[in-house]
Amino acid sequence: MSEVLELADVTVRRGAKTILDGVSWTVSDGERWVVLGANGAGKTTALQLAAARLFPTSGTVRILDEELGSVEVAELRTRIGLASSALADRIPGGEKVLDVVLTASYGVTGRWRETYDELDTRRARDLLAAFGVAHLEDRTFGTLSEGERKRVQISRALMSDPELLLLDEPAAGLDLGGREELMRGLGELAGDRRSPVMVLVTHHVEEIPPGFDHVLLLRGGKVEAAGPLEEVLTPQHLSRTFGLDLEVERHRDRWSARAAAPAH
Ligand SMILES: Nc1ncnc2c1ncn2[C@@H]1O[C@H](COP(=O)(O)OP(=O)(O)OP(=O)(O)O)[C@@H](O)[C@H]1O
Repeated sequence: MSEVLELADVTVRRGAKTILDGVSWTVSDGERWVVLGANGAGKTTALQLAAARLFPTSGTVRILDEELGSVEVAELRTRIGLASSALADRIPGGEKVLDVVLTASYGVTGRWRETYDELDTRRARDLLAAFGVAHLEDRTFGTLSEGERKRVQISRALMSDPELLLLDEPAAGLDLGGREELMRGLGELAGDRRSPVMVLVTHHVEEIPPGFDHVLLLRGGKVEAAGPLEEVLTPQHLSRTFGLDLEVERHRDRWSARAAAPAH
């Protein structure tokens, strides 16, 4: 099994603030990871490193057999699919949904003079269909609901057939129906052996899609625990990660957590 992502003793500092502190984390081929942690734990920063959009202050980051700092990042980024609210904010509201997905093949937002062949158009339509938003292809991105936008963004992130798919809080802001619909779509993607390696950042264990098999727990910029979900997602680890006493339950292929009842 080869390594797709490898962080070795990585530290990220901004001014006096240490955002990630000695983080080591390895993601291998075929794995689906969830990154969990409280607000400010460093999840988005870890994902930015994995997306080749940020360099570590110290330590090494290897992505798809390339080391950050000694590789042309523009080329490396074409092999990585990223969906995040920061990227979504850069999509022009007036852009047609089909174009939002299509332009990903060129790593740009905003359709302008590029030409797309029929194969690209078919692939974009298939991806929108896989996430249940094919009927929206002629709508403009700015008119979509939050849930529809998330699904279009994931279709966009998959358009360039990436080897690594990174999703930053894909269920944030969705209502219950929207969240469950997204969990189903991501679960199908996770269960497909042809899918890329996936890393999904979230605050909530309820947002772990079926088929995800590993978890990285971050607390205050440090790794609290990392490894297979069944071993790592224990009440002890989760309580330490979020700094409160938690109960954790698994129901079939989904998880839930709540504050533990006070002892009498
Ligand atoms: N450029 C910066 N300068 C100073 N501090 C920063 C900078 N970027 C991020 N931080 C801080 O680093 C910490 C980690 O940020 P990060 O966005 O990675 O956390 P997160 O786990 O994704 O948080 P959230 O769940 O709230 O999105 C936060 O306290 C944040 O304020």
